[in-house]
Amino acid sequence: MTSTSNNAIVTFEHVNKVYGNGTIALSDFNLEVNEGDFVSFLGPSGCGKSTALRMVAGLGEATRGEVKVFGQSPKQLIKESNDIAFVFQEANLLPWRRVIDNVILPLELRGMSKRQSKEEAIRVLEMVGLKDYASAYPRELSGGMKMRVSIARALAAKPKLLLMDEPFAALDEMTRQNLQLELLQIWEKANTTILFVTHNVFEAAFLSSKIAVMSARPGRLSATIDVDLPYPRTLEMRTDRQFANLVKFASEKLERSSEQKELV
Ligand SMILES: Nc1ncnc2c1ncn2[C@@H]1O[C@H](COP(=O)(O)OP(=O)(O)OP(=O)(O)O)[C@@H](O)[C@H]1O
Repeated sequence: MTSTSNNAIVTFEHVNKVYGNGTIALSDFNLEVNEGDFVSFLGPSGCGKSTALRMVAGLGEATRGEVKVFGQSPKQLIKESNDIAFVFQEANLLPWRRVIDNVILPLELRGMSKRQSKEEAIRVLEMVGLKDYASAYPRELSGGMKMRVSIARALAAKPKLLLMDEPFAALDEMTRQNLQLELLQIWEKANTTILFVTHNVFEAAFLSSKIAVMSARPGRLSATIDVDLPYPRTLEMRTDRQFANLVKFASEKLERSSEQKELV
């Protein structure tokens, strides 16, 4: 039995995931995420990062072992509460609805009154710097702005846990860097815990308080790195020696975990 710390809000205990076609996506995967953490899953393509994240959202169950969120099964939790929100690589906005109506939609579906859901939508659009675009249609927005709407929509229900699966992968480098900074500001303001999937070492190092390095498939946790760069993080930090050392350290862990797989 694995002992969990008091404020662990997500736990993976000896999790195995075998898909119907026999693909072993995760093997004896163990991890604890504490309240307020910004944890990145960092690993090579196909190592099971999305599989692990989706399980936290109740999308797919462990073949063996257990995933718990706030001490409960994610499937149960997602039915009963708004504590978990998911942001995908694509913004997935409804093109025929204005920005504000895209953000309002999940609130309305949960039965919130029109007036209150509008207030909430404006609050989160302000948080992501898009209040002035509330009446615009998605086609009038850039890729980065669409992603900010998607983040706002996820934050509208004040989730305690925000799950993000490579949300910036499709964006150009400048937009990606700006959104990384904005996301950190939002994380602080929204007082939430973030689980973030990436295969980009720089992104993981810049954003995270903790990096979970995964081995090549079947994904195992090969290392956890506590990132001791202070918050708030700034773009200038990316040129610091401390940041360079961290990226080097994480890259080496990543390489080593891939080599270990090849030796198996
Ligand atoms: N529904 C599914 N059925 C069968 N195999 C699947 C399914 N979903 C994922 N896989 C396989 O499981 C493994 C892990 O996939 P997953 O998407 O979790 O990896 P990932 O680390 O997120 O990859 P990437 O970085 O490329 O997005 C891969 O080999 C993938 O092909």
